[in-house]
Amino acid sequence: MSSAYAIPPGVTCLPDYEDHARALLSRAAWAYIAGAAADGLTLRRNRSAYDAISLNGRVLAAFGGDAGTRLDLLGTTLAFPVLLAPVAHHRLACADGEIATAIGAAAAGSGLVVSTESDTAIEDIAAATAGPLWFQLYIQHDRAFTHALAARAERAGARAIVVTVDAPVSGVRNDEQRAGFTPGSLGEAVHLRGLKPGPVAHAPLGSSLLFDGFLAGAPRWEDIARLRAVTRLPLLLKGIMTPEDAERAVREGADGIIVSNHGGRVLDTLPATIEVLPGIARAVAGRVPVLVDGGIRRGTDVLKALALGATAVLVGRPYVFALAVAGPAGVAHALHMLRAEFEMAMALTGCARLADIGSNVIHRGPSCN
Ligand SMILES: Cc1cc2nc3c(=O)[nH]c(=O)nc-3n(C[C@H](O)[C@H](O)[C@H](O)COP(=O)(O)O)c2cc1C
Ligand SMILES: CC(C)CC(=O)C(=O)O
Repeated sequence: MSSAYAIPPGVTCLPDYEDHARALLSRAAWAYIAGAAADGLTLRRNRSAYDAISLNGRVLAAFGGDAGTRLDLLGTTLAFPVLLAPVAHHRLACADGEIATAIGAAAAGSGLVVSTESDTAIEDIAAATAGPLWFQLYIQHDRAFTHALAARAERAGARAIVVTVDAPVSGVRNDEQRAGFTPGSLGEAVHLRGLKPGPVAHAPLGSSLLFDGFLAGAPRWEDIARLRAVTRLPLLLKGIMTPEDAERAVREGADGIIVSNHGGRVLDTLPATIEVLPGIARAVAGRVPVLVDGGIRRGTDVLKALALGATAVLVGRPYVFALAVAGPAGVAHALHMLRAEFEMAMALTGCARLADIGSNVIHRGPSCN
């Protein structure tokens, strides 16, 4: 682990890390990490939708003995309701990769969802930190391999399995194409070592890119019940964007739902996650926790997500930028700033406990119609 990590002066909030990271990363790495699908409409909408929500400031509330932000979530204790979203290939941002990230997350009392496509094996990350790890699973064309990978994550100490269901194909990645970034330039996905190559999307002129066999082995609902039987860990589905799919997820045995549009990286023109969260939370009606990601950059965003039905949130790009700039120190610092902002937002809306954060903190004036 390098000892040269330093937080640059003047970094006061998560967006400040983005500016510093842009100056450090290659054009291709920047396009992969910061980029989005097609025209980036969903990426921008994830943010603008938070900005369009106003809060009700409340005064003179009491903050007694049990005030705080601690959360017990599916057997994982978090100092505050924020997890690091699964992001592939942390070595693109920092030579110490996922180990640096996990150390930073643990220092801040948060947890890391390790990607199927990480550069570091879950066993090695677990050996380097006592902080909570969840494992994100991409269902592979080889289902026996997939089930073995889930079992491997459980043995390594992962406390939950997050099955990402919104990306049977990776989307129209024009930012990456323009920057000359190719998936081949990512390092080896160590968890997929030994997996026999599957079908590739292939489109000679006049033929179909996806419908001549590529999607035949794509994940489907039956896979969720099978996975449910393979692991004792809590199983969450990531990438749910409608109440109908949320309802089905609960019926198939999901222990949690992550409302996500993959940070606008897969299907452009999806709505913002914060726009669909209330309807999904209503459909789920407290049967399982509902988490959300996409566009969360400020403590007020965390508060808004909880007010609109989330139990916890995940952040993606911001911690990768902090990792690129200052390694584990950057990740811990970014999380610490987000927690401080969240606590201020709670205090100034009169919420002493997470349970106090309800829809009454959202200002329903004419501007929010
Ligand atoms: C560079 C990058 C790689 C990602 N890799 C994965 C992945 O391997 N698995 C996954 O489920 N989601 C992946 N995501 C999506 C994130 O988990 C998350 O949904 C998204 O980043 C949230 O939006 P935000 O970046 O605006 O916070 C990735 C996102 C980025 C930016
Ligand atoms: C390696 C990719 C499939 C990871 C991913 O989910 C993404 O880049 O958004």
